[in-house]
Amino acid sequence: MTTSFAPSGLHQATSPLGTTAGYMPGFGNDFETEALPDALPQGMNSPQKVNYGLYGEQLSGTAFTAPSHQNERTWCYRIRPSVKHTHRFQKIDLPLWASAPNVDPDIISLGQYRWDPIEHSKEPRTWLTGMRTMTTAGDVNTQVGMASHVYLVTQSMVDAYFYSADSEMLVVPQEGRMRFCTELGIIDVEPQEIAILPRGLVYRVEVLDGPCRGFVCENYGQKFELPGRGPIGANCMANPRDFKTPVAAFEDRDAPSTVTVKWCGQFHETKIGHSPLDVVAWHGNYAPCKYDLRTYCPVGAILFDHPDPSIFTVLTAPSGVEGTANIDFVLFRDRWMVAEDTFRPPWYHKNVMSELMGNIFGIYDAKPKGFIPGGMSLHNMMLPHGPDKIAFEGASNADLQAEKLENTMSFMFETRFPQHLTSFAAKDAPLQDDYIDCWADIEKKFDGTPGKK
Ligand SMILES: O=C(O)Cc1cc(O)ccc1O
Ligand SMILES: [Fe+2]
Repeated sequence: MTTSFAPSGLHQATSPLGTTAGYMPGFGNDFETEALPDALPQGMNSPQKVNYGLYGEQLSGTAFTAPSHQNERTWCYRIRPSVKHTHRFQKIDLPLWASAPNVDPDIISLGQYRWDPIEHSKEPRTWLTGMRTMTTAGDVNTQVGMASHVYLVTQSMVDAYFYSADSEMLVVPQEGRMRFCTELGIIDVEPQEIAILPRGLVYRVEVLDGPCRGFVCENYGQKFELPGRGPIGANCMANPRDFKTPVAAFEDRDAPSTVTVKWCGQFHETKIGHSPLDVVAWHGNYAPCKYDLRTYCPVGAILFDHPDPSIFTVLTAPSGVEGTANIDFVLFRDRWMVAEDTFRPPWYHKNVMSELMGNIFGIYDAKPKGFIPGGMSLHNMMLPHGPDKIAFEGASNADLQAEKLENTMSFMFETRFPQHLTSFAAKDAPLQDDYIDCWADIEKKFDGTPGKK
């Protein structure tokens, strides 16, 4: 039997009242959803026989014994168990998708780097062939660290599916609209939204409106979670209800297909005779989601000084050292600047964490020129950086009225580990050779006499 996937609404669970069609609200909630009535067993996980002849299968996102507040798993009721592949795995090469450790002694990562947006090529590219790794950190085998990528996608995956056993993927679109058809439902994303695809989840990526370009943070470590707000209290920053998890959607389609798996930094492919997106019903708390960055409620200084950018943390992935993240995902969005007698842009800085930034749109206040939409920068561990000469002079002499930073959205993947440039980032991507010149003309103002200069 061939049936179509959910764009038509066919075989998709109905969305709960008051939510965007197709999504359920909440971060890490215990969800339940079924695309056919009574497909989901109630009161138990493993009945002797599941309705509709479905197979029960658990997807464990954490160790069985992880503490209850971190424990994540989902029960899937599917047309065939995932183990039913028709062939063994065969290694394939995706050389531009690199994993840590990826340290080339001939490439210098010690420095401040900035790239222009990477252009699309005429050659059609999918989510797999269009992934370009810029930096890697940590070690994929020991499940610590991360990689940052740019994707350049112009072609939908057809009868082709993918999952990463290595990582959770945080997707930050910058251009174009994409659909993630996943085992657990459908997620559509566009710029100013993000998607989170958990480790082990099978999906295919379709282009809704191309070309598509964006950034990916591949998290080898513990999952992203919401940061504790501390004294800020129970509201603001990213609110749990603004994360949206798709309702169940399945396809019952027999067609020769491939499943590509990323596993310990290598890619393997297997053939399969049907769509693996055949989960008719599921329940659990291990699921993909999307989040609209425009719902992020920034909190800031309302009298003086520039707080640490951790106040703009959307999500944090712990490293095991308390307060020192494997990855922080930080958002610099439009907001009011009101601080009195204050140098308002980011201060000059040397950081034990390494900071990879991307521009989604507009102008970033510390770099009015050169850090452009689609572009990236890297200020690696313990390397000084900060406002360029233009930003410094502008902000030190500005008339300090309340000012709205508008037309701006940039982000940072900040990790406790040094980030190593790939050969692609160092040699093929549009690296700005003159980036550090943006600080070259900063002048000595000190002349031994007191007073502000
Ligand atoms: O532009 C950067 O480098 C990111 C950054 C932003 C900020 O508001 C304070 C410190 C910082 O490193
Ligand atoms: Fe910084």
